[in-house]
Amino acid sequence: NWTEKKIEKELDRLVEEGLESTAVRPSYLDGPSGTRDFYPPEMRVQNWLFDNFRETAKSFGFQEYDAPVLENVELYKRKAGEEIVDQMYAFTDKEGYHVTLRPEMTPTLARLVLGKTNLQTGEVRLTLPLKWFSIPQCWRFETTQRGRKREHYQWNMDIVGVDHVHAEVELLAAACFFFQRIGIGPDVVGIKVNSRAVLEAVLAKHGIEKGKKDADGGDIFEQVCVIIDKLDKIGGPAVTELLGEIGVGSDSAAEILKALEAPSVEELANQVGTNSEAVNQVKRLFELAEQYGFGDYLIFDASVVRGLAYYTGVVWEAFDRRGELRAIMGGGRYDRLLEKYGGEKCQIPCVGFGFGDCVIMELLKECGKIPDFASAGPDYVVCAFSPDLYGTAANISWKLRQTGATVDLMPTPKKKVAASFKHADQTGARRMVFVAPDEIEKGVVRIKDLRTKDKNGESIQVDCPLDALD
Ligand SMILES: OCc1cccc(Br)n1
Repeated sequence: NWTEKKIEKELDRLVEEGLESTAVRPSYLDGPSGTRDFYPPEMRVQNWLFDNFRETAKSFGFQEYDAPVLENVELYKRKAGEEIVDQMYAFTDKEGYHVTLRPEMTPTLARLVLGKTNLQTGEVRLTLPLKWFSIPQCWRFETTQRGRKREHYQWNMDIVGVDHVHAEVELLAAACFFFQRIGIGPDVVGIKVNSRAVLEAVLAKHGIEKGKKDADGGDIFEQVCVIIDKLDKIGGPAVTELLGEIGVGSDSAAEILKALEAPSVEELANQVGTNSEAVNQVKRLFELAEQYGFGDYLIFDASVVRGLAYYTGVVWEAFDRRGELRAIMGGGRYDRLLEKYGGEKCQIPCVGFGFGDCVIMELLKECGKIPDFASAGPDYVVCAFSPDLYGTAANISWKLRQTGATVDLMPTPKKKVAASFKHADQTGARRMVFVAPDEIEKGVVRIKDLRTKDKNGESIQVDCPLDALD
């Protein structure tokens, strides 16, 4: 039952690596569909990306947290028709618990905060505001024919306990600081910013009040946002049809779609006839971004609502200005999530974003901005001349490592010096340490510098006393 795609992939592999045919290659030697392996060269790039995530987070005073990849399905039960909920990698474990690989991190963050909160009083036993970050692997069960990935790593940054727009500004600043760090300027990426709170005023005009529920208890406003978020992908007529299915008439749908085209927050406000606090917050956000120094990255876009049900206020998404890629990052304010989980005393304001590791890598590849990480070789390769000297060579390696040096102790003694040079070359080492009988007799080891030559073009070497090594 080989699909054309699998045949192509196999032929490519046979060409690329001259491997034996799949007939002798068990399928389990390929990782599960939609997952990635990180061999050392790819891992060096991934670590570079994550180091930039971490350095940015630290520059902004954020602290790292983590939690299990496995969560209760209940944590994601939301009746808003979100794709991320429909595609959960869920299963029933051997004790009958309904669990899932986490599809996102925000509910886990909420769970951790509520784990330190008295639900009766709403008292949080953590010092607010929290500025927390994490880089979790998140999962979705995509149907294979879509050929999309089933896992990605998503840098999450969240501020808990700040109800004014400074939190949004701080998070946007961090995202732009990251872009700048990796050489991606506002000419390459932009961040579209909008506010669901302003959109809420539009919807209220058409009878879709905040908190209004459908027959199944689903929040209609949330469902409208999830549908509108599909606009770029499915177009106006399809959005109108989906809105009709949840009871939004075509006239209202037309008005809503028109509001999404508003060129500015003022124009949007005029359409809804309000100069609400929500509009002022968006204006303040743009003013502060200019003063902060990252305003060039931002653009107001009334059509941005994001596809997660729980956003309640300002929302944003980063995009490549050439318009070729999917959203790079997305975020927003979610002031009602902790109350949804913890009860009415837990009205704790939150803002955050998620930044996946895949689209940014596609963009960096396109821009030629992925650094070339040849493996940095060890400081020393230590080579025993014969098996009986292997223990001595190991002890020398131990002492060198205690000085902070990186040491590759050759696993097999080499009588032929050329073989040890070959190994040293392969590792990219700077120096060779020969542990040979004559030198050991004299209480020294010969250290050869592999990188510099003397005026006659010969390698420089010294005989180092064994007791000088530690
Ligand atoms: O962006 C939604 C999502 C969630 C989990 C895994 C992957 Br890949 N993508």
